[in-house]
Amino acid sequence: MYREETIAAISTPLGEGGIGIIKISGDKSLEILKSIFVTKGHKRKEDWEPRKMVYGYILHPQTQEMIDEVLAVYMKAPNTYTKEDLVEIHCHGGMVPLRKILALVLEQGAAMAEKGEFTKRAFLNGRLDLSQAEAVMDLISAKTDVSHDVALGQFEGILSQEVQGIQEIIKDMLAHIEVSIDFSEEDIDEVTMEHLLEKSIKAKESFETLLQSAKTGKILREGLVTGIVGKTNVGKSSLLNALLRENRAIVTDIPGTTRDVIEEQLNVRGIPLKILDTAGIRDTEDAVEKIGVQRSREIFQQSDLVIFMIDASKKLDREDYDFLEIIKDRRALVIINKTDLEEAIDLERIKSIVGDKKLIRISLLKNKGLEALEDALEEMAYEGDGFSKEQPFITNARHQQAISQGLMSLEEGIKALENRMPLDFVEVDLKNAWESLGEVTGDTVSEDILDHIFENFCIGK
Ligand SMILES: Nc1nc2c(c(=O)[nH]1)N(C=O)[C@@H](CNc1ccc(C(=O)N[C@@H](CCC(=O)O)C(=O)O)cc1)CN2
Ligand SMILES: Nc1nc2c(ncn2[C@@H]2O[C@H](COP(=O)(O)OP(=O)(O)OP(=O)(O)O)[C@@H](O)[C@H]2O)c(=O)[nH]1
Ligand SMILES: [Mg+2]
Repeated sequence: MYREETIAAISTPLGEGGIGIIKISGDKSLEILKSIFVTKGHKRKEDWEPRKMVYGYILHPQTQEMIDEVLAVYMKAPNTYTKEDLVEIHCHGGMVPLRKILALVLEQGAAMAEKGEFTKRAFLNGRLDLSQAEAVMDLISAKTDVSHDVALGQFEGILSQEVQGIQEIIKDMLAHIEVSIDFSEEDIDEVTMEHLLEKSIKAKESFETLLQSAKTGKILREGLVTGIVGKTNVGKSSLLNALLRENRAIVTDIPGTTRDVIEEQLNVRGIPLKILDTAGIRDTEDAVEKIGVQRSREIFQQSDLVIFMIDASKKLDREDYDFLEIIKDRRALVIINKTDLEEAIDLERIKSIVGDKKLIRISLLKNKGLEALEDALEEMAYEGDGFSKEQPFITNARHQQAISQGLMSLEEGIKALENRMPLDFVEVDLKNAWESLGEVTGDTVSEDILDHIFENFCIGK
């Protein structure tokens, strides 16, 4: 699980940038730096004061070829990101200098770092717990302010604290059980029983509140996949453009303009949306359009949120009503566009199917109703729960799985208690619940899972 080698990687994106950073972590970091670095006067440097940037050049140790002008810094264990000796070389940010310097560092005995290996070491050396380490990646991939806030909260340990809070309650129950098992062979007394039941209810409530946050949490981390679907020419691409505030998709008055799916990232009041504009649904003989329509139907099925758009000036057909029937039980909005034209839809009938709440009337031509639409999108994302920075959120499936498993074990324990089963049974369930929670913080997680988590990190993190 923990290799002893000194590791190295390029920590900045590969491309052209102002500067680029090569990171080295492990016992040999400083030795490697010394072997390839010279000062302004082309002198080798032996005395490295920790955390002080030094100006100089990287030279090839054999050929003395100059590779780049750099700033280098040495940080001394354990006060570093990985808690190991650590070196950073800040060079010019191009592919060539970065790759050349990394190659030199590897030649001098470092091993290529695996994805996330620096952060994995920070975790294994106890600087971060697992959910905090995972949040590091979420900080990098956050697409909106709100997603970033959630990642930051997790990074600061809000989720870990909540999980540890539940673990504390369970530990307290386990302590009570230990005592009862030790001191009496008979039935457990009523006071202990009461106490255990009371505690277990408290734990269960905490579990449930936490699990409720998972839906919103997933959206905040991954974005809400939002498909705009409807008949041709209703204004779907116009809506995409209006939300993006740019002319991304082609808009014409010819039905069948959009033929493929157009995907864009969007930030609506801090909520990340992955928005998909689709080909209008109609019967068509055109082979290309046919495939597009098929895709639209798939997107209708698969989106987290469906925006079903209709044209106020056209009567709805059978299929539109079929869509409305499906939508009424889903996370969806029905947008009535072109309200500037004379209305031909049967508004009352539409209302009777989907209700008032999901209906929004807009006119993209007249720029009317977009505000209400954004309100509705926000409402849909949070499902009325709102969002606060201080609140713990479950943002990934692994945590959700572990915490649900924990709740299931707790419920087994409660059942056993209520049925006056021997306390050993209850004890086993509670221990299981405690262990499941430990998977979130990393106390009880397996090596495979660890490897899997860090594989999803970037190189150099
Ligand atoms: N140049 C550079 N910038 C960077 C990073 C980096 O690794 N290098 N970071 C990489 O993610 C982030 C900063 N994260 C860091 C986290 C911990 C330590 C660190 O040295 N921690 C020590 C000492 C803390 C202290 O001085 O109090 C420790 O925790 O013991 C450094 C950077 C963002 N900016
Ligand atoms: N009167 C009126 N016309 C609109 C409105 N919104 C869009 N349109 C027009 O409707 C036509 C079709 O708009 P698009 O956005 O291309 O419609 P679409 O649903 O993407 O069409 P397809 O890609 O063919 O399925 C264009 O001529 C738009 O200018 C509106 O609110 N009122
Ligand atoms: Mg279109």
